[in-house]
Amino acid sequence: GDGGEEIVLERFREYLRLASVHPTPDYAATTRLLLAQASSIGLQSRVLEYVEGKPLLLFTWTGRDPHLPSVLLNSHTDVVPAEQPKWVHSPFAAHMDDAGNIFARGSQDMKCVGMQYLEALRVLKASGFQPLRSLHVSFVPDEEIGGHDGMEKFVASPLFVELNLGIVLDEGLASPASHYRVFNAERSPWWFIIKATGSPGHGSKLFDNSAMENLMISLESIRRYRKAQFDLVKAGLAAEGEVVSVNPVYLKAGTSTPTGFVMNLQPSEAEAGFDMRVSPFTDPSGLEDRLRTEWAPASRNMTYQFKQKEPLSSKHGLPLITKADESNPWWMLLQEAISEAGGELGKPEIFPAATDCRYIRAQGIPAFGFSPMANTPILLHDHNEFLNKEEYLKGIQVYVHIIKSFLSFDNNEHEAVDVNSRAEL
Ligand code: MET
Ligand SMILES: [Zn+2]
Ligand SMILES: [Zn+2]
Repeated sequence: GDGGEEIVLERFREYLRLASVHPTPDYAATTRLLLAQASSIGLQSRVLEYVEGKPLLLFTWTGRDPHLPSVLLNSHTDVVPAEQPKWVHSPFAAHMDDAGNIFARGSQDMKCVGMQYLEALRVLKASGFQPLRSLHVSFVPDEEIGGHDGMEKFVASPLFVELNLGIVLDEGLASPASHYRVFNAERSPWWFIIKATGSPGHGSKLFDNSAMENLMISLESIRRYRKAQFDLVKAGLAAEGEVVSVNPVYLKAGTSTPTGFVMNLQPSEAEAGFDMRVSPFTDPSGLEDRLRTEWAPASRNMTYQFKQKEPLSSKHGLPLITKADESNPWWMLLQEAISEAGGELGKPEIFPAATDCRYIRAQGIPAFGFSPMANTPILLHDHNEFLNKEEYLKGIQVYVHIIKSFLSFDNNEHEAVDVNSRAEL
């Protein structure tokens, strides 16, 4: 029947085979597949196109009391590129090996989660379950390139406010251990470029203030800071999400010709790009001061520019940390549901990278990052990304429990509280 294991896995693998990969994700294909699934499950569907060619799908299951704050399950449809020759199995073939490992770009990040939401809803619909609250499921574009034409536009729309969300679930990370991981905050991406200029000169000449020397001084300083942060993690004094990471991602300098770089010429310009991630416990103005005065000081003919920089606090000025204690009923329900499904949940953590949750939390709405993948190596953005079929199927049951619990939650005391003040964190 519809719920047969093979068919369930085939639906996942079909989604994995779609090349919704940057820089030109095939969103027409993901839209076709997802709309067909939503209709077969019996969900209402809307295609929102805030930017042409970048569809955001919103599926809805209306509850008995649509005035109660609703639940949103979010996933992104895009995936990062894969270096095909370095994979054992082609990244868009969704090959399943004898051990039941399904190889594909997006198998962990995060086509698994999107499809698990839908499979769980298929199960619940078929069981005759009647939700009290309304449920929305969003499939958003462009998360991997910042979400500016996806989730960012969605949260800024009047429709988003109308949804009256009480709780949002989005992606987490795989866990090599037997427990699932859960995230109630994340680091903020600050991507920056530093540029140095200086007099050019003969390759043999020793002189002060060349562009290269100015850049190298910054690289040394950034490396020392990076090491100090990393040492805290290595010593067990801080978790990965609690420190600042700053990693060089490109270097650009030199005078290039068709036959290679000119070797006896010191260039007049040099630049470097960094992926920095700022923990919610970091003082942002102190960090920017460091960038301005130590890493790109005007006194060394340097400038800096952000490619991506986001505030660390919500529009209410609250830190972007969703409460994960008894004061947040959704947290209690989440823990309970996962344990009822036979899973184990770790302590709440700060997500080391970024997800679309940051846009949700910035609206003062509580959100958890959670991808039900235990006993699984962390392979997002890596070669040979895979997920085992048993973990995938278990994850569907986990969502069945979570969705059932969230959609049945009836707490009058909390209904009196306004969504934003509850949010927080
Ligand atoms: N999820 C991706 C990352 O963390 C893209 C986020 S856009 C800042 O790198
Ligand atoms: Zn992701
Ligand atoms: Zn990703």
